[in-house]
Amino acid sequence: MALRIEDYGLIGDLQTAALVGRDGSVDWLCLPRFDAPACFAALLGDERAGFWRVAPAAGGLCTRRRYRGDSLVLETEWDTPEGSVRVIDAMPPRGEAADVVRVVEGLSGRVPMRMALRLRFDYGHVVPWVRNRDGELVAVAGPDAAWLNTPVPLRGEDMTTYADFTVAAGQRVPFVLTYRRSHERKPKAVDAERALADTEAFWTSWLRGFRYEGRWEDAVRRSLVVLKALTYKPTGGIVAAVTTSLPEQLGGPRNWDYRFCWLRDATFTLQALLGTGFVAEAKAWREWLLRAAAGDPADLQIMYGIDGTRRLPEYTVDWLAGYEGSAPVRVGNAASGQFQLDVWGEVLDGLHLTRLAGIESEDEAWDLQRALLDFLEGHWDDPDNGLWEVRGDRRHFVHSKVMAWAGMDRAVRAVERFGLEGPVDRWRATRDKIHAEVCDRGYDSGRNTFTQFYGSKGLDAALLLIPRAGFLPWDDPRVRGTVEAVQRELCSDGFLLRYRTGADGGVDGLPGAEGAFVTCTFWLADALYGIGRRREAYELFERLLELRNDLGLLSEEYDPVARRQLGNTPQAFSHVGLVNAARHLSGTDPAEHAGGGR
Ligand SMILES: OC[C@H]1O[C@H](O[C@H]2O[C@H](CO)[C@@H](O)[C@H](O)[C@H]2O)[C@H](O)[C@@H](O)[C@@H]1O
Repeated sequence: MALRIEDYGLIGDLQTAALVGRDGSVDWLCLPRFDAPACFAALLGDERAGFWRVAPAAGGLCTRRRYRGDSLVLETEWDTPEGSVRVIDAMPPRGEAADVVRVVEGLSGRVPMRMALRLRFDYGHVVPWVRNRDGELVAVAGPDAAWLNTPVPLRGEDMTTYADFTVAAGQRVPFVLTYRRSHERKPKAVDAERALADTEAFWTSWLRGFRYEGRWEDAVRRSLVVLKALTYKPTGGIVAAVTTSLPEQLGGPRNWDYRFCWLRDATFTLQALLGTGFVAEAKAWREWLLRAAAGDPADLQIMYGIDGTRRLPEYTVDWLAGYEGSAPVRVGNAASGQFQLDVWGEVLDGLHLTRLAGIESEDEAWDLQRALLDFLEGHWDDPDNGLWEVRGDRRHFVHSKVMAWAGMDRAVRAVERFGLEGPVDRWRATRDKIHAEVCDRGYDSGRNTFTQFYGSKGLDAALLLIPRAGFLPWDDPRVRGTVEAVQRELCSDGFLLRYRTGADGGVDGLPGAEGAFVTCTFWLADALYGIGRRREAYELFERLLELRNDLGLLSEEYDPVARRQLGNTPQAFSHVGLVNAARHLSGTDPAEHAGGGR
């Protein structure tokens, strides 16, 4: 059975990533890129679906682990009766091919070790043909090929490759797994020690661009490393998480594939990166967006593949039992075909932010924005699926309308402040019309709160973003009333749900419930700070930091009853929430608190 979600650490090479458990087992790895089929999928089934363990022969969870400095070089250590041992894991920056490097280092005594490798391509479905060629293992099946290099003798048993060896203090034993398409020639083997050094140097050098002076610097640095690790280097696209189908409710069907680029998540990530000095990543994101969104603005999707692919058909992988029995396991995401109005506003806001940051404007970028605005003008009053991607009826979600307002607002500012061309009077009129409608139909004066959708009884954590979007200032009584109502009605042990799944007759059209949503709780900390309840904001932020695992990683959700992480991991949305809230609570982002306007 897979470990708890918080028991997994992340290593990655900016094209894909692996999850390494506290038991030394790599239980998730998609090759050659984030959205490719997994060759280790034990995470979503059991060991039959593929894994790679390097650990003391006696097994068991490690005693401690950490990343080396600011890098994604993971060190996992066990204290055993025979001595202590460390396994160092990394995926070096991609050269000719993808490599996973694992070095066993004896720390004291003599520790008996065991390596077990079970490659199963296509999400555990395909057993490769494995041969031992002069001590090097070669595994081939269809389009996939992998090589394992190590000085330790290997043996095969039960369709699995094993190595039993003992490591003495000061001794280092390398294992390098290399992947390439089977029709390509065998890549040059990397030197394990050199690869570890290169990986560490890469991350250390990347963080030299980091700009943030505030409390919680270590947490912010680690979250930025995670966001960078979720970025697909060849295109600049940012995946929402490295996994599919880690459940939002244990045992339930709310299991989704997050290995794609959501415009919403990427825009929030852009805010976090720009606000901490990473301008090159922001530029790469903008270029990715211009390519992905090119074409008819009516065809803008809410998400794309990492290279801008549009069709992301959703299907279930029925041979996998799912994480702790949470079925189905889904590949692809049907939300890609939804209409989520907020995305237009988020993209326009993101591009406005790049202008404010002085990233030079391209005509192409403004042409795209003009096209998006044309669409928005014609569709802002249509019902939509909302940012939570409900699979029930489309509604007039208040957050969606607020973001439509934000899109028009950024257009007006582009003309007023940056002298760009456009029908500013018309845009101003549409902006004001949306504002008036939301305040009229989306606000419940009896309860002094905005509501989830026009006329709904339910609330929505996304309403906390109203002042952040600049729609109303923090000191507006309707904002304060909404923050208080959301906190009162959506908290579970102090952590925030996105919405009550049972409200208004089941708004999302799905069975079951879910955990508290991590990024929404960061929004609550931010909102409490914004309305002047600063002590509470700090306390909540500190509680949220406690939800991170020992390596500083956050998944999408948290179960306040079982006290464990839920949902896909590590999730960009959650880490972005951390970075942006830290910036606001440290007072390092004054624009955000000047009434939300930019
Ligand atoms: O829970 C229902 C929905 O969950 C996923 O969407 C969520 O994750 C997205 C990526 O982080 C985020 O942009 C969105 O706001 C979240 O609701 C899933 O992708 C959807 O298919 C699913 O309906």
